[in-house]
Amino acid sequence: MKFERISVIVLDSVGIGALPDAHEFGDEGSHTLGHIGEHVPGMKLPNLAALGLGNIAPLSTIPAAESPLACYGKMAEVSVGKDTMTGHWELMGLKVEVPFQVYPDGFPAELIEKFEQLTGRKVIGNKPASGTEILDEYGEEQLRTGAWIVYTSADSVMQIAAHEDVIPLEELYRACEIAREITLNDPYVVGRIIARPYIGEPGAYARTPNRHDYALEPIGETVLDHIKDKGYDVISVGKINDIFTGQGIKESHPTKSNLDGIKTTIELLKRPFNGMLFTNLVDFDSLYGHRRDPEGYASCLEEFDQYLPELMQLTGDKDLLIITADHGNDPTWPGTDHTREYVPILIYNPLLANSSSSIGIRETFADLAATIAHNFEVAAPNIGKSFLELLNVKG
Ligand SMILES: O=P(O)(O)O[C@H]1O[C@H](CO)[C@@H](O)[C@H]1O
Ligand SMILES: [Mn+2]
Ligand SMILES: [Mn+2]
Repeated sequence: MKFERISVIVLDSVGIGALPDAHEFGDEGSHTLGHIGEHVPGMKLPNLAALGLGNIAPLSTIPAAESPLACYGKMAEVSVGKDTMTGHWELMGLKVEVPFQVYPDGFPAELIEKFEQLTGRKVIGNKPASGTEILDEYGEEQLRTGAWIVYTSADSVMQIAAHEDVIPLEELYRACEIAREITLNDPYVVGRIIARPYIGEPGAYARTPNRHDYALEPIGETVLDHIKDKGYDVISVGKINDIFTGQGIKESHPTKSNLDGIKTTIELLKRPFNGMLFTNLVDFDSLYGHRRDPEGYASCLEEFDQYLPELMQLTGDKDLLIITADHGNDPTWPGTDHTREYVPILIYNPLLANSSSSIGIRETFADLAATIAHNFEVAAPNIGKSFLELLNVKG
């Protein structure tokens, strides 16, 4: 074992430029980080820049460092999707070859009727929509009738919105479990059911942090399973546990926001462990990417950047701090969906002799899984090449 603790922080949706196959997803020319920088020229990310973020791709607001403190590169996605589950699963060594079923015309009547019957409430909405706009459209009707607001997106998701004062949270969660149960198998497989509770008055609705995701189980074993089975720690922060349905995870810390996730990660790094710490910071995606809000996205990046020195300081001589992402979500792009992009990767250790060197353009996100497997000497994933040998520690 070369490193004792590997911390991976996924900045959800922080892509770094369109993938060569982006045209197949309608995303040719998308660039989450690049376009945010063009829209918000005042954005300051000094610590990410010092690690080498601006060395990965030319970014107008993030200068390339002369000698970056981290090894840096970007990774391509080979799975057929640009959603969170597909991205994270590939990061941990799985290639999704059969795309999840999507519902551009809403869910089939038969499925909706079954859901209505089992939950005892009617369904309204049932179409692809932005999660905040759908509340403005149907919130009042929900208040009057007590019906579920059901909507989807370009992802394989069934989202169920319920005002916390109209339908109790517990009932919403129960309904999501029912929805999960009836969409596990053919013909209606849904990647994720998402509980979307909200509060507030018409015209001023606000979603609450009581969101909960009910994913499908990973389509195979991941490197998380392999290192956990070998007795290593696998500690998750944020929605990682949901994304892997707890598979391969030893300890889980759900969070309410990016700041909560960053602070939880910091606290966990202060205590000894041996294995992997895996954090997802979702606000970039859910609060700013999908809302097409480049200013908000830029401030959210700045917030993360401010905590980076503390995260680096807690990364010891035998640790790695890895910062990456799971897909893009260019807030200047048409629509409200994810974008098919490369993800950046920064690998930091205070003694890296060859920091300031590039690990190049990696062919798959799974190179991360291969590297983790290599480090902890467990079975390598079916795809991915380890870059562990490129990371040499001084002394
Ligand atoms: O518009 P909202 O409700 O935020 O939905 C977004 O959140 C879902 C899950 O990440 C995505 O599929 C996207 O549709
Ligand atoms: Mn995501
Ligand atoms: Mn998303």
